[in-house]
Amino acid sequence: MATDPSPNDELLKLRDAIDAIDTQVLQLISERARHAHRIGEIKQGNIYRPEREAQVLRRLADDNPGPLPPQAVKTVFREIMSACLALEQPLTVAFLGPVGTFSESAARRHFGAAPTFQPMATIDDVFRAVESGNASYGVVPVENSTEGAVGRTLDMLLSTTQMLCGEVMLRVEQNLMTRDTPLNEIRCVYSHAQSLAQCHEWLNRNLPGVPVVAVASNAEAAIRASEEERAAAIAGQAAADAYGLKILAANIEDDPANTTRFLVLGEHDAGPSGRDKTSIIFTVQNKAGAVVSLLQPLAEEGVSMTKLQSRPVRGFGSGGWQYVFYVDVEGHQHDPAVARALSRIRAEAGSLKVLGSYPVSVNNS
Ligand SMILES: O=C(O)C(=O)C[C@]1(C(=O)O)C=C[C@@H](O)C=C1
Repeated sequence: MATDPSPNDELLKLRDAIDAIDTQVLQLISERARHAHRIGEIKQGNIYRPEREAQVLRRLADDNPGPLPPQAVKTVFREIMSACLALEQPLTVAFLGPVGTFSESAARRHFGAAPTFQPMATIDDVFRAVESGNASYGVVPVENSTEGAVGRTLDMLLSTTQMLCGEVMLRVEQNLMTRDTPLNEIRCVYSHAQSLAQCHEWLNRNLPGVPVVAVASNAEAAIRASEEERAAAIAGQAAADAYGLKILAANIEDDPANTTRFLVLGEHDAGPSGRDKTSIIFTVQNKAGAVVSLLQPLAEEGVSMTKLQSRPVRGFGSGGWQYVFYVDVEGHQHDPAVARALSRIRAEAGSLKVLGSYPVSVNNS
């Protein structure tokens, strides 16, 4: 009497099919890697091409037939490109450390796993590492959707000789973690000041009266919580993994859309990818209407502004304030409308520095 194939038979057949597919995928990836290696030999100028990488990831996410979600497709191809790029040129990427910070997560999200990642003690050190050539690229936080600008990064952008070649938007999920201390026995909470602020309401509700201590980074907070009894840290999953902590409460940020934007620094900016941003800095005389008149060319040329931030120029506090403006616009500096707007601003501003054009964060595009 004929019997239906058992579920086990089906499983074995499917695994055989997967094995055959994996062999084909590996052959194709190897062929792709050989092409990338050859491109590296014939390419003039920079090996790392952020605009090309953004185009590849966007196209594949658009063409994705499913069932994998677009983010998963991007993650897989990000790693394939990361490994291909490493064949052409091994990269070193500096980030605001120590190991386990959100800056490290942003750097790995952007460059994949292949580079050597170098934790730096401060934002200044990340800039210095790239400027001195000790690192090929650097990743620094620049703004958070809850807490606003990262002042030190803005200050360093004023004087750096490097350019911006990318941005990374990272959903920042904060977690309360301890060695093994339960919530009601926690006597102290460590975290970076920005993270403490992002979890202010949760802390008031769940740990009222427990002292909070701001430290240099979330990862340092995790190190302390791993060394001190009855101490907790607020940090990302990567810090819990790096320092062997247990997550007691996940996603404790007050704003469920809490996002940090990071910038990628390097010797060069990026070519046009089709969806780009350009970052500029300019100074303005402190007189009525000066800012409005400087921004007028953007409106007249139809260029959208995605960010406008002002900061007092150091040393001008007492004798009359002077301001420096940080502006991001949609488009590449080689787009005709952006180029026209920039040259009109340059003609009028006290000074104008173009930090660079780069692809809009691929996670958002
Ligand atoms: O197209 C190139 O220029 C390549 O070097 C290939 C490749 C890729 O793997 O697709 C690798 C590295 C570059 O950053 C961009 C793309």
